[in-house]
Amino acid sequence: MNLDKMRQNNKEISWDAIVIGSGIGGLVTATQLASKGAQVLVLERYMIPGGSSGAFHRNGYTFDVGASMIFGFGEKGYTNLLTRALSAIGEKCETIPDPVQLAYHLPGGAEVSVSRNYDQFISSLTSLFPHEEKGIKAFYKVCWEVFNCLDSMPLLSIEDPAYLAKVFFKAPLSCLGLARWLPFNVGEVARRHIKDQQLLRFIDIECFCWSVMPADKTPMINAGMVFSDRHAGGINYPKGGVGVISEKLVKGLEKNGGKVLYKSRVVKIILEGNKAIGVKLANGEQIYARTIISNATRWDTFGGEDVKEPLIEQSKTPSAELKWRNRYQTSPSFLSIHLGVKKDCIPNDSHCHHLILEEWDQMEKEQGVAFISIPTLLDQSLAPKDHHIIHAFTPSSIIEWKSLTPSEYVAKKELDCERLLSKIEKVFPNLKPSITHKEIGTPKSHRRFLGRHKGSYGPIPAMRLPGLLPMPFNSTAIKGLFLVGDSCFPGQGLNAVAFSGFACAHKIGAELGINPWSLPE
Ligand SMILES: NC(=O)c1ccc[n+]([C@@H]2O[C@H](COP(=O)([O-])OP(=O)(O)OC[C@H]3O[C@@H](n4cnc5c(N)ncnc54)[C@H](O)[C@@H]3O)[C@@H](O)[C@H]2O)c1
Ligand SMILES: CC(C)=CCC/C(C)=C/C=C/C(C)=C/C=C/C(C)=C/C=C/C=C(C)/C=C/C=C(C)/C=C/C=C(\C)CCC=C(C)C
Repeated sequence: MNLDKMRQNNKEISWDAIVIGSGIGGLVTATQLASKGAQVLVLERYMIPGGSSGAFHRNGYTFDVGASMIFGFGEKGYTNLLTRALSAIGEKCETIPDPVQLAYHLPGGAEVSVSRNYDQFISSLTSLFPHEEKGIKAFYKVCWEVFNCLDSMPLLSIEDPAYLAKVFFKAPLSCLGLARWLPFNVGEVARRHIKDQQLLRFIDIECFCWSVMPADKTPMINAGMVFSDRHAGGINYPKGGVGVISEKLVKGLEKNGGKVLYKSRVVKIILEGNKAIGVKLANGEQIYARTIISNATRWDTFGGEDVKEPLIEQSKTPSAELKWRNRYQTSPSFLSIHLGVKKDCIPNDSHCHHLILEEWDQMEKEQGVAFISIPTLLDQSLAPKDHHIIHAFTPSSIIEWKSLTPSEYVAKKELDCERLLSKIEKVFPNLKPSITHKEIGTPKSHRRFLGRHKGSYGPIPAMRLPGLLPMPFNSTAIKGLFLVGDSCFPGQGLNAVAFSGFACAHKIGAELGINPWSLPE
């Protein structure tokens, strides 16, 4: 039955899909479905779209909420998922290529810059570890093998048997290649090729800076993607700030008949038996749809870790979710500072992204690693004339911010911010006197503004798991209810949640019978 016929038969249901949350995962699902003719409503609790990839404006500055190092804007292949998501709804982001993904400032004064140019990166790393030249090349070669598999096939839902059959027919070796690496983590692959303990520590921090886990807990498929795409499609910053991506997705959604309602917090997913049929908003309104998609985290959707009021009633929690909670835990959140600074404190030839680690044993500790992003080095339009933006953040757990009186909370914010600023001054001396604007966000701010349980960056393994194998896809044990975003395969990252959006929309499209027969070019 086509969608129009289904709609005529059921007058009460005006939407084919309701998406809870307008993060990149939610918006990619929404736009993909809308581009295939589905009627889609997105309900966002906040005033602006984008979630962790949103932006906010203050005193002439445009600050990125979270995401700032953007993968997925390449021109070629199939892994350029942000380019593809926008183009499906007739939109495009103008982007600025970043010549260096990241400058590492490591213990003992070691400095490594990850150039967009692969050979340049390999030669700078081998100059530090000349005795490991062979191992370095062999390890990153495996990463390319994984990436080349991903980049040679249309990326849709592996839950759909029809897609699996078609993609296997189109790219059998790539499918087998991916199937081979699915159960592996980076650590075991790195140790096959590299013996030097310092270099293995470097591979740990290479993983930690995007997965917040050391190599032994970071899935190999994701590493293949990150460690190669930074040299293939490259890191590209969207002109006007990261918030532009979600603004354009919303524009394209609306052009395709979809709608976003802001300040619309969903408090319950309405079930009929074991089927999701609608949602209830904080203002009491109920809206019904054929499919419900939650872009809220798994904990906010299904509960666990003492979430008081998850979207699904506790008594209806599927047993698969209980198993998931034993395997995965919340990653820390962040302490983040958004600064406006006078231009002179940042040399013009500085790199945009930096990571500072002072002692190796600090890597996984509270506020152990400092991340710095200076997007105005790429796009000056984000700050007033003669000024830069600095967004600095460091992992921090909400538990550190609990049970404080209001004045203790304010004092801790200032103290921890000072400590972070002093770390940054090791790379950019005289920063403090150059500050013209300062905002401090804590794990509590992330929880409040992003609606994320504990303000977390997403799920991380609670134990050593076999790569991506145990990570759930988009379907849930509740009929008509799907999840999208970083609580789903393949986890954190804008490109990763964009993949989860493509997969989710494809799986739903297969059930609604609206997917085109042939795979995308
Ligand atoms: N690259 C970086 O520097 C960086 C930094 C931080 C985050 N990130 C990435 O951002 C990605 C997050 O994307 P995502 O799509 O999973 O989700 P998200 O958390 O960005 O978005 C979820 C959205 O759902 C909304 N929401 C939550 N509960 C709701 C409810 N009950 N009712 C209505 N709306 C609700 C939130 O307000 C938010 O807008 C992650 O992959 C993360 O890795 C990247
Ligand atoms: C048939 C047969 C035989 C078989 C089958 C198999 C298959 C087909 C399979 C498949 C698979 C797949 C498709 C997969 C996919 C995957 C993907 C897409 C992945 C992706 C990923 C991505 C990622 C991970 C990304 C990430 C990134 C990030 C997170 C970033 C971050 C950053 C940060 C935080 C920043 C830092 C900063 C400074 C320093 C400032």
